[in-house]
This record gives sequence, structure tokens and C-alpha cells, in this order.
Amino acid sequence: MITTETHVDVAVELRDVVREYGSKQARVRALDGVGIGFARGTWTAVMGPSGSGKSTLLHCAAGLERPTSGQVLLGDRELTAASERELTALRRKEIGFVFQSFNLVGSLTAEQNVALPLRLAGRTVSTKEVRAILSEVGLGERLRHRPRELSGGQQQRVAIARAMITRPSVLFADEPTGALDSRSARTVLGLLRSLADDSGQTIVMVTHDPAAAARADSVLFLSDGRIVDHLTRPSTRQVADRLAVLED
Ligand SMILES: Nc1ncnc2c1ncn2[C@@H]1O[C@H](COP(=O)(O)OP(=O)(O)OP(=O)(O)O)[C@@H](O)[C@H]1O
Repeated sequence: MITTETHVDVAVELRDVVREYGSKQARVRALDGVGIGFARGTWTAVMGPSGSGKSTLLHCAAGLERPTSGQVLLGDRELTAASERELTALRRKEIGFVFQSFNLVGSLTAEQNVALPLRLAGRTVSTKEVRAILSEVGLGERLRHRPRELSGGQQQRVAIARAMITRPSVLFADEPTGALDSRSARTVLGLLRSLADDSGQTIVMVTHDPAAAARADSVLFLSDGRIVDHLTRPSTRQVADRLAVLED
């Protein structure tokens, strides 16, 4: 995660992004001039007190929400200049999103859930490819299981496989371990680590958990809608200490 170095290959970049909610009297500035570039192949954690703008940053970067002003660039394409139609196509092809609550379709098997983004994009579904990615996340033996037949950690791994099936340029994760016990959380974090290390996947993850953040390459801290600090390869203790000061 680098802001100014021009030789770094940046997967997604926010330039002076402001996001406000509400009308005049009740206006909230959730992001207050955020400028940041996420280098390709790196995993960045986003932390900060409740209400500091973490989810808003993630949603703006992923093209799920439009900023009030400023620019968002995915590679060399400007999301903020794209039409709704172009944005939908870009989201389907270039962006993977993982949520705290998994958001799998309950009536579909693991295999069918993973194939869904390809079907939605009107692309041919290769059973081999779907099975390969489920094996990659350690669920090669669970292809026909429905979400209710899987543990939380397994469901999240299906959700990651589903997000990865289109080989997105960026994988966004909003508290991906927030609903998991610590053992499942470790498995999911190990999976994200190997996606960054072995597949060069760019990952941007919001988390409240210092131990989860410490698995990333760098940690970005938000406070009142602004980036106030970032740490490279910090320990859990360093992340927790930095956060404690911001939460005071
Ligand atoms: N749809 C919305 N309408 C009005 N205000 C909103 C909306 N979404 C977010 N906000 C406000 O914007 C600010 C930032 O919210 P955001 O959800 O990005 O924070 P966060 O850091 O992700 O918080 P948390 O850790 O509690 O999930 C908060 O003050 C929040 O109340």
C-alpha cells in the first residue's frame, strides 16, 4: 500500500475521495479527502474506531458506492466516471467481495454458489474450474453441500472461492473473520495469505481484529474519515496499541 511512489503498480487508487451521507442539517462526512493507492499483489488491512469510515472506504473502492467527490481508479479505469452499466460489468469481472455474513445462496450447493458469478456474467461455467477453486480453498470434498450443511469457516471459504472464480483484480473483504471462531478465522486468514503470496492477489480487508490485521502486509488506520497512519508488517501488539490510541 503506497501513496506517492510512481513506479509501483497500483491495482486500485482513491484520489481525494469525499463521501457524505444525509441532507444539509444531518450531513455526515464518512470519508473526508482520502487519497491512497493499493499496490498490486499486496494485502492491506483497514482499521479504525467504529464509524471512522472503513466500510465506506471499501464500498467506494469496490464501486459499490459512488463518492460525493474525488476519483476512484481500478487499474487505469476510472470507476467514478463509469456509467451504472459499465460499473456493473466491471464489478462482475474485476472485483471480488467477501462479507462478514458470507451471503451465500442457501438453496444452492457450494459448487453452484461458486459458479454463480460466471452465470451472472453470462460466461461459460467450467465444472473443472469450479472444482479446482473449491479444492484450492480446501473444500474439494464438499462440492454438493448446501450452506447450512457447512461450518461458518467452510461457508466463508466457499464465499472466497466464489469471489475468486472470476479472477478479480482486487478482492475486497469486509470483516471476513468477524463471524468466525478463532480456529476458523485462522484458516480463512491463512487462505487469504496464500492468495496474496502464491497468486499475487491484491486484497483490501476491513477488520476490527488486530491479529487478523497483522496477517496483512500493511495496516491502514482511519479516524473520522481520514487516513491517520499506516504500519508495514506490524505485530498484533503494534496494531492493538495504535488502535487503542485512536479509540481513546
Ligand atoms: N447509509 C448511510 N446513511 C447515513 N450515514 C451513514 C451511512 N453509512 C454510513 N454512515 C455514517 O458514515 C460514518 C462512517 O460509517 P462506516 O460504516 O463507513 O464506518 P465503519 O468504520 O465501517 O464503522 P463500523 O466499524 O462500526 O462498522 C458513520 O458515521 C456512519 O453512521
